[in-house]
Amino acid sequence: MVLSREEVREAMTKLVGAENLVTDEKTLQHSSIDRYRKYEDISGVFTQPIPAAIVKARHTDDIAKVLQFCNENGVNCIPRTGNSALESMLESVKPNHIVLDGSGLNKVIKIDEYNMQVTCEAGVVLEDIENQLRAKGLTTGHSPQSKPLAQMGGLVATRSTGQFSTLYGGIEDMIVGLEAVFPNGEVTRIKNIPRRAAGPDIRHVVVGNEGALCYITEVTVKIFKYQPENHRFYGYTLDDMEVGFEILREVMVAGYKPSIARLYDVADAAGHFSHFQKDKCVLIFMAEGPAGITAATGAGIEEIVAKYKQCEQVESQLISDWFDNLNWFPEQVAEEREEIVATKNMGFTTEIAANWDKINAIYESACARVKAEVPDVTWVGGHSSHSYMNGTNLYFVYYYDLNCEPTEEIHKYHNPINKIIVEESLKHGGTMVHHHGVGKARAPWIKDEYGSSFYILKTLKQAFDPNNVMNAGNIIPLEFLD
Ligand SMILES: Cc1cc2nc3c(=O)[nH]c(=O)nc-3n(C[C@H](O)[C@H](O)[C@H](O)COP(=O)(O)OP(=O)(O)OC[C@H]3O[C@@H](n4cnc5c(N)ncnc54)[C@H](O)[C@@H]3O)c2cc1C
Repeated sequence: MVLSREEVREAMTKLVGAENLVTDEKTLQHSSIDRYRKYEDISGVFTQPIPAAIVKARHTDDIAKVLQFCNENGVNCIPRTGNSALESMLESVKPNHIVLDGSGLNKVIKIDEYNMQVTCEAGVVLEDIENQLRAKGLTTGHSPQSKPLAQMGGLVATRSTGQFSTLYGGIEDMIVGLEAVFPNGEVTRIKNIPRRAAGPDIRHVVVGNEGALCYITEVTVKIFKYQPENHRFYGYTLDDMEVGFEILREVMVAGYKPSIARLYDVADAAGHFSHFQKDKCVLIFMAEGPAGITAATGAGIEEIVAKYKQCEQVESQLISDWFDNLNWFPEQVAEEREEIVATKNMGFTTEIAANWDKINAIYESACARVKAEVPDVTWVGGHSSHSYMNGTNLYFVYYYDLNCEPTEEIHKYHNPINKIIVEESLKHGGTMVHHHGVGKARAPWIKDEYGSSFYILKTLKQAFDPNNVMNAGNIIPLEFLD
């Protein structure tokens, strides 16, 4: 039996106190979705189940009590910290759910400069801890564009990656240890050590769980020396993406580790670099670290790029200025909303990854299909922003005119485009998700994504969340658990 909204609220009041419950209808409506449905949000139309309450956690104990109640009473719980999700992760597929908000768990517990690690509660905003570290000449090395919005719990829960990932890796490479609470109320801690070979790496049960297995309450990540005086930026224009991918590959295979390695196609570059792009693709690198390493990395990149005559170097200051203004603060989110209302045109992104020998084919086929199959698309393009020894990601960007009711936007434009990109990546052997997470939007393809290893994923879900109360439908649709 599903508990009524009143019963859920009553129970939560008993567990955490009325002062930690939000029940005003407007806030609840906005908390029924994330940015996947930003047009519905902007239009004030809400089609998804509205939470019974937002529950503000103040301690790990609150989380344990609330999860245990949800587990015993079949109440769907949506964990939330920074609220910057993009992939329908904060929607509920079941009614009368709660949003369990950890943004009040915002203490930096310890900056350990000797062991080079920092421990934070889940609700610490990345920008805040990064600013504290930089003041001490340190950095997490993690810099997603949502750095001013996203919080440590959400960053780990989504397996996020940042703009310097080519050097520092994704959050999964930074995580040292953590604390997480499971739906039966079990509080678990994975200790902070440099490495261990005592069985499977259980951190990876938690990292990327998207709130579908457990609630992360505390995170310890590595820290690094911050040496901006050694930063070097390199920018080039070039004619085509295929050559750009080849250059990226050569830089990676040669063993260089630039912190940034990015390749923009003509359409995407026009939005970022109109002041120098001249209808061309744009290739960008940044080197950082100790002076000797940055000099060697820069020299290596210049040597490789020089072999490609179509590449024309641009002033490095242009790249460093552009980079300084790339992150999204709440003001940028507000500006975007105004622009959508004014222009009736809206943009979204879908990020995938594949091996070097497949990436250009995915880029070409997905762009061609989006242009041919979806109406009102004003442009589609993208960039590669995270490279590895064996391949790279592609961040598709697409804009369309909104010739529909707010409730139709998802079905007419966003989902069909997403579907094309997912299909093309999977068809070529790539992954359908590089860093934003699966959410509910990409969950229908999860069996294709995992193949025979879906068995492992499904077993984890059934073992840790047998009543499916942790963000039900996220990553694995309900019908795949039957
Ligand atoms: C403008 C913009 C730019 C972005 N740029 C990047 C980027 O460069 N790189 C990148 O990786 N992502 C990016 N994102 C996506 C988003 O910021 C990340 O997914 C981020 O990691 C989400 O963190 P959050 O704290 O906002 O999580 P939320 O939005 O609160 O939640 C995200 C997911 O994690 C779960 N969750 C949240 N907290 C917890 C917890 N404590 N325990 C368990 N589960 C939890 C939720 O249930 C949900 O499924 C961007 C988003 C925006 C809006």
